[in-house]
Amino acid sequence: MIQEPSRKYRPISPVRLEDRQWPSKVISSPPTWLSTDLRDGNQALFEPMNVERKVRMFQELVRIGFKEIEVGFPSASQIDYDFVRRLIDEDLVPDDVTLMVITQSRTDLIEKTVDAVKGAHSAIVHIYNATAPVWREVVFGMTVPEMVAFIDRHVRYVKELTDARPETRWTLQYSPECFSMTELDVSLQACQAAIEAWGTGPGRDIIINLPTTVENATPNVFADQIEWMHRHLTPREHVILCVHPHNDRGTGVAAAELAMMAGAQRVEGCLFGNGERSGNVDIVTLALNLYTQGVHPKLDFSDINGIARIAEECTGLPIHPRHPYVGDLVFTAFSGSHQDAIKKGFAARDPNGVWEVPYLPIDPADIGRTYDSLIRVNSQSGKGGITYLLERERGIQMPRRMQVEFSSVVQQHADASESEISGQQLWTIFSDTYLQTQSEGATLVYYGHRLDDDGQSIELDVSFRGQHHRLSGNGNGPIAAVVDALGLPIRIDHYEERATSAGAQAQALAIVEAAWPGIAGSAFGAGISTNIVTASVLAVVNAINRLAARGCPVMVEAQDATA
Ligand SMILES: CC(=O)SCCNC(=O)CCNC(=O)[C@H](O)C(C)(C)COP(=O)(O)OP(=O)(O)OC[C@H]1O[C@@H](n2cnc3c(N)ncnc32)[C@H](O)[C@@H]1OP(=O)(O)O
Ligand SMILES: CC(C)C(=O)C(=O)O
Repeated sequence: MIQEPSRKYRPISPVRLEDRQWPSKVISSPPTWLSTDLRDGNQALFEPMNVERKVRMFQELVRIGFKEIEVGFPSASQIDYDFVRRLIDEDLVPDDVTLMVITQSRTDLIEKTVDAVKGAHSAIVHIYNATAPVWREVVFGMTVPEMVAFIDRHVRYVKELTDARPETRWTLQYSPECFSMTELDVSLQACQAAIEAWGTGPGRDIIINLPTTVENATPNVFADQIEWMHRHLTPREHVILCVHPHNDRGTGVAAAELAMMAGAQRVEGCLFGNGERSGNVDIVTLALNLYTQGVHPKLDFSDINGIARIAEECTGLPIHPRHPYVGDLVFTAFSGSHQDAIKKGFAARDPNGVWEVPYLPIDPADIGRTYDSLIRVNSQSGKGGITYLLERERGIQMPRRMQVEFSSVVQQHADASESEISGQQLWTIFSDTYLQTQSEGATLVYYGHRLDDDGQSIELDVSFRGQHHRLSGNGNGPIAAVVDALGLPIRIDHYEERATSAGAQAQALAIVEAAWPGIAGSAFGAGISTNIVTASVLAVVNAINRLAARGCPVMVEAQDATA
């Protein structure tokens, strides 16, 4: 990079529009959408689509709900020509869908283009020429009046050819290519030339399409340009004002949104932002942005993953994992505070109410995504996400202090592995920590018990250091009886038990917090069994083993009845 970029790059001149109206406008209805996946998107691929892939993409675009689809540049490519003919000859175009075909403003190309859509019930012929100073001077060698005459001549030629085929309902689309780099009065002259040559008026609309062929300014500048054109084009009521934003500065979506506020009625773009260089504007993002404002975009993205896979297959280009709405990671929270807020948001949510789950701008279910991968665990995760996953996948609910303790165990694993912890790994860590406890050389192993009918006297079979022990104890309940049987000076600070699943074979999860006053603080242990008492005994034994791992003596030998 150079030290003084101002020597090399010029800033854009702002538009003089002191009374601009667009900043206070709100988009309350969707624009007419035009998909250019099969034209601008296709011309930007390593390997442009063949006819089969184009048909597949076309059918998907129709299914999504596009009513206007730019299907190709038939005068430039035989594949495009054959594809358009196949759509028409095989009657693949629904009655409410209009094909658009593009051509440069050259008579030979216009002829072939109009010919390509012969027999279509309706068609848009799209012609363009670049209007910006560098193109006028360097590419075409034309003055502005010469350019205006050039547009007039070619639009009249389209009119002549299309008038001769009244079986098709024709619309003209004219684009001053590089509009955002063109002086506004020159753009206006170019567009008015097309409007007049087409005979625009009642029953004969024209589409004026204003592109940021190369995005070159902040979106507010584009919005000013659009509002200026919106005010000056005439007869405005017969002009469908359209925008065609590219994304060179990464602000294609913003440019399109502000342009709609400034008067654009139609937007051209591609699925997931495919297209030349940094892409055309992403129609999916635009549409779902509208949806999250409560405005139905009239495009159906309820199966966004399915659409993404078809787009990837047809274009050969992968979608970035962080691409808005569709990326594999956009409904995933790794960081602890986000996980915590999302978990609480889901718990507090009224399924019939307004969507207010923190950090999630849209309900993933509305676009066919599930909550499965919503919360994932890595070294940045806190107890919120960890407990959410364990609860969702295993029905495990932990008391708060145990959540805090367990999250630090998980953090150690995540730090050590330097990778994400899967749901299965999380369960293994939980199981190793609380259910299958071991303390080196001194693990108490539970074998069975017999509880008296009154639930207050127990006989307990355990082994310790390879020796079997039958212990007996009493208490005001099974837990107290077990503690008594073991003969240990422990205190049970917390006990809870709940089913981890429903039905007759439901498993009970018991959680115990046992403290060994003066030696080791407290430790949690858990037990799972279809029998509630067994689960509780296991929980006590596991808590004791965790205390033993911290150095507490496990004194079963003292109580040994039958060794
Ligand atoms: C911004 C966009 O995305 S616009 C769409 C761009 N897409 C494409 O260009 C893909 C399809 N195009 C093509 O395959 C070719 O350009 C073809 C087949 C249409 C024409 O090919 P060629 O006849 O070889 O012309 P070539 O591509 O070199 O174009 C250059 C000529 O077209 C002229 N030209 C360029 N754009 C236009 C236009 N919009 N209207 C009229 N003439 C134009 C140039 O001035 C140049 O003329 P010159 O030869 O008299 O100097
Ligand atoms: C032909 C025009 C609309 C175009 O594709 C562009 O300017 O990007």
